[in-house]
Amino acid sequence: MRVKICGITQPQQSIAIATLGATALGFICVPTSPRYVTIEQIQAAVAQLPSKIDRIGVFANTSITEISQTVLASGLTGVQLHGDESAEFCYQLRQSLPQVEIIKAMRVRNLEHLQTAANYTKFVDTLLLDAYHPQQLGGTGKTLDWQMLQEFSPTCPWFLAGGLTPDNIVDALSQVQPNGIDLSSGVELSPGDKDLDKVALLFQRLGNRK
Ligand SMILES: O=C(O)c1ccccc1NCC(=O)[C@H](O)[C@H](O)COP(=O)(O)O
Repeated sequence: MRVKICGITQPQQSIAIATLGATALGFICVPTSPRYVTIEQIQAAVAQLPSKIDRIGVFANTSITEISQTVLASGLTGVQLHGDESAEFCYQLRQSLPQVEIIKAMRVRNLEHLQTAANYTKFVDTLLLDAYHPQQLGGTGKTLDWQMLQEFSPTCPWFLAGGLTPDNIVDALSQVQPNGIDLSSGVELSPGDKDLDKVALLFQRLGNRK
């Protein structure tokens, strides 16, 4: 299973988290986020990473030109679209960045909203389901209704996100079977400062699901 730890801001933490078992690291390229990092900070954080670790830039309602410039300058291997991007936008981004993984995040409000995920599966590599929050785009610590997701079975791989922690991960994975999980505030001391003890505990609790 893929494990993405999102909202990395410090180079030494990126190495430590990869060593503990993360398969992907996420970098927040949304200027209003307390976890925002510049291209230079991403470059520093990925410089020593093994090539097998995915480096995902998280964007929200950013232009294709700006996303492409950031990806090329910072060596990102994937882009996570966390705003209100349309399926058409995902298709256009794919034309600009054919080698880059495109992850469309859905901030799920209800079952009907979940059904719109099907509109994206032809144009993206991966979906990510996150909790809806009226004021914040992500990193909210809010959980989804996992029971509602039990029937969710898109035609592309998907990540479960939203309020996951070392304490609830086993319960979450007993109810849903995503291809990957994504955690941010549940393994943090403060926004952007990861708690390496909590990350270690996460991998311990994941056991052989890793
Ligand atoms: O984390 C942020 O600050 C953020 C800001 C703007 C857009 C997206 C953002 N995070 C996206 C993520 O992938 C988080 O990991 C995801 O929302 C889960 O966060 P959490 O509930 O804290 O585990």
